[in-house]
Amino acid sequence: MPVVVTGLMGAGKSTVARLLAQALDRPMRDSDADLESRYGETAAAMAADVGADELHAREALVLRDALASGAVPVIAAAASTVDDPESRAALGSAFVVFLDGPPDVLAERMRSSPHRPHFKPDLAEMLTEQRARRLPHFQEVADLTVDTSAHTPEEIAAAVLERLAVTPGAGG
Ligand SMILES: Nc1ncnc2c1ncn2[C@@H]1O[C@H](COP(=O)(O)OP(=O)(O)O)[C@@H](O)[C@H]1O
Ligand SMILES: O=C(O)C1=C[C@@H](OP(=O)(O)O)[C@@H](O)[C@H](O)C1
Ligand SMILES: [Mg+2]
Repeated sequence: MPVVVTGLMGAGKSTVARLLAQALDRPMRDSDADLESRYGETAAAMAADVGADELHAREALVLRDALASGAVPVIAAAASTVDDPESRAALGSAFVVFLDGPPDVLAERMRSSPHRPHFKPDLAEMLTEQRARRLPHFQEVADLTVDTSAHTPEEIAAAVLERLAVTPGAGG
């Protein structure tokens, strides 16, 4: 089954998904790269050009496409996709990893790249609000939750691989 890495912006989804795809020798799909190749601009630019609601609708489409691809990928999903009931239902057929962490740590990591939208100037406050709203959704879809502030990406990938090896149908 597909492996999907979820979490808020800066949680380490792209980093961990890349390590897992390499270790499992599976193709990787990253929401941010898929968005750019399909729509020709970054999530940050889209948030400014077409608004957050349209951006999130596009992110849900990109996730659904990746899940339906025949290649059994490792997917770094967009943070927003857990807000969408259809996406949460579609994640039922995947092994879902939720990377959780303190908003101030994630806010610092968000600065690593300009592709992410800043819905508020205070990123820690933005992520605190998003976490409060989305936590029940992340918990609903997660097969495994890891505190991303307490482990390196390599440690997190190793923990996921260990769980996949004992999860029927996960194909790890
Ligand atoms: N477990 C971790 N510990 C420390 N830094 C991390 C960890 N995971 C990711 N990072 C760093 O945080 C930044 C954001 O990671 P990224 O994978 O792009 O997050 P996301 O895809 O969830 O937005 C990058 O600079 C990355 O190297
Ligand atoms: O939390 C959000 O609402 C968003 C998170 C980001 O996703 P990533 O965390 O995958 O970068 C961004 O690209 C997206 O457009 C909006
Ligand atoms: Mg990413």
